Amino acid sequence: MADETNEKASGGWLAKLKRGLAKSSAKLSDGITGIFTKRRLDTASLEELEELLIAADLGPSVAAKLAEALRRRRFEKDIAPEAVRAALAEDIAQILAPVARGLAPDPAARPHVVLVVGVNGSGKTTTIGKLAQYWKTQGKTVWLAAGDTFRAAAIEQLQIWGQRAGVPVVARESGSDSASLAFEALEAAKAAGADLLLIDTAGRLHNKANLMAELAKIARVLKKLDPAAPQDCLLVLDATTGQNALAQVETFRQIVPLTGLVVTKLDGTARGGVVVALAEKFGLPVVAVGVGEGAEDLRPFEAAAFAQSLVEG
Ligand SMILES: Nc1nc2c(ncn2[C@@H]2O[C@H](COP(=O)(O)OP(=O)(O)OP(=O)(O)O)[C@@H](O)[C@H]2O)c(=O)[nH]1
Repeated sequence: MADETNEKASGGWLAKLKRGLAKSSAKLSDGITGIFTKRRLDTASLEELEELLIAADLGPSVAAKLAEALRRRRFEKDIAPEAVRAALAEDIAQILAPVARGLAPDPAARPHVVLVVGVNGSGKTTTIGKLAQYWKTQGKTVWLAAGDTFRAAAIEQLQIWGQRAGVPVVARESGSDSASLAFEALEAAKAAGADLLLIDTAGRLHNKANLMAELAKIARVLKKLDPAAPQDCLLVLDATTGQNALAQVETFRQIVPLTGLVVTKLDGTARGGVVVALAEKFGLPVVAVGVGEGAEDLRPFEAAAFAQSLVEG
């Protein structure tokens, strides 16, 4: 019965993922059809494929690798677009497999503290709400901390997500010190024996020094209560920014030790290929992807499902 429910749930998610990646996969799939209909796999068609992959935000390095892998297998042979799509899906899944870590809190940590960082509007608050909901359905007890004290709307938004998911939210008025709020939240979550504490943060990147000081202070203060906290530091990236997401990883990993990435808003863009570029460039775990604004629109990342949905739709 449990298996049946899981199967139903994952089938539902796969359909959602495919729908979410439809813009990206249409671009890739139609492009491949355009290049390889009644064509051989030769230098010219491979160059066009490489350009298509770059235009779809997989990045020049991944594009060159994928084209080379295809050349080695099928050079100077006739090849149908379906075969190109299948080969690419397989090779992309191999690039993604090492970063597909999924979402598993450390059972020894009580709570497992997740610091969520990212630029304004990347989807941090929404992602925390979705993660809370996801983990709640996995039977975990979750606490939230409204650490983005810079923006009153972010605090309210997190409170709404907390109510929706039925999980406690530790919040103060805007302008409060986010590190002391994080401390208070960890104390409360510890006392309650919670499995997870998710901490929202502000993302004012225009002042890197301030941001760095604030995030460092939060981490330092958490360590007073648990030297291993935060167990995770997730960077939330908006897929619609395309290659700019790579620059954001560079910036944030100088500020905090990142343990994983969450890529959001894949549903609104044809730039889903950026997930592959991120995986290849940084090797950081892609913990989850977001394909919509609803609570059910974020799930643990799976390499093969993502690769197939990206290329074959
Ligand atoms: N379509 C779509 N929209 C999303 C997704 N994730 C987040 N959003 C929307 O993106 C907008 C910004 O999300 P927030 O969660 O407020 O972003 P934030 O990073 O917390 O922003 P600040 O609070 O300003 O730091 C909201 O309107 C969300 O509903 C997604 O996967 N798909």
